[in-house]
Amino acid sequence: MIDDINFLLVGNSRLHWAENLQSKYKFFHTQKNNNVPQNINLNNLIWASVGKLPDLSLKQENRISTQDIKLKNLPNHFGVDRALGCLEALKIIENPSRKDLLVADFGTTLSITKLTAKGSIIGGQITPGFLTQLRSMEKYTDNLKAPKKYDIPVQDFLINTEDSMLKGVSNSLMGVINLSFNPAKDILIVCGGDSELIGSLLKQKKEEIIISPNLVMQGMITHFNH
Ligand SMILES: Nc1ncnc2c1ncn2[C@@H]1O[C@H](COP(=O)(O)OP(=O)(O)OP(=O)(O)O)[C@@H](O)[C@H]1O
Ligand SMILES: CC(C)(CO)[C@@H](O)C(=O)NCCC(=O)O
Repeated sequence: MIDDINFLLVGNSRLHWAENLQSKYKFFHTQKNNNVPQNINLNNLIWASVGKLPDLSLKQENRISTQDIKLKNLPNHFGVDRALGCLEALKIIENPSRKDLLVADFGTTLSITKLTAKGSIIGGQITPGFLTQLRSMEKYTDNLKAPKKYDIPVQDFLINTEDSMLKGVSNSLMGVINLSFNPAKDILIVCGGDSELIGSLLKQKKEEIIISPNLVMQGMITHFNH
């Protein structure tokens, strides 16, 4: 492992960082218009991107692209975040019964990517993420405003408008997972900005779920070190 190498993933909404601190990594997130965080040297910053690039001098030779990731049947047009999440899931998940892996990345979008235990990509699904759904309802209606607090109601049917939106959106995300995830055949691993919020709700119904918010960043480190 090379000690002063740090990592950046440019997402669609935010920047995701892994800072190397004495061979351990600190993971944190910044907004796209923030300054480069202290202690991050752009010269040896390894980076990947699925979103609009921020105004930083990132070195082309330090970029990781989908084409660089060693997975079978990986289409070149797949986002590098999906490829890295799959790479890391293969590495960290104990899978003695050779189930398929389902990687669900709860970010600006929810991307689901399914792969075999041998690391061959099967395919996936893409749907609007938690905040994207809330904000699009605000954008395309007259009466709805995206809530500022994200307490998901326990009850199924709500009177309050914001509660109704929160329940509808969380149910829509859980519904996509529940329709695609068969615990007898698959192992589900969830990551991304909303993985703890939605993952904890999913876990109440199906226990065998792995919540790993920084899976994609860990995949970058794994890729770089091999
Ligand atoms: N401090 C925060 N700022 C913004 N979003 C946050 C924050 N904490 C959690 N989130 C959640 O993160 C989600 C966005 O996820 P994330 O930041 O992983 O997306 P992204 O990596 O930029 O997008 P994508 O992976 O789809 O390119 C939002 O739906 C939001 O609810
Ligand atoms: C699906 C997203 C937006 C998820 O971040 C990203 O992986 C991406 O831009 N992908 C390109 C298209 C694809 O993966 O099929």
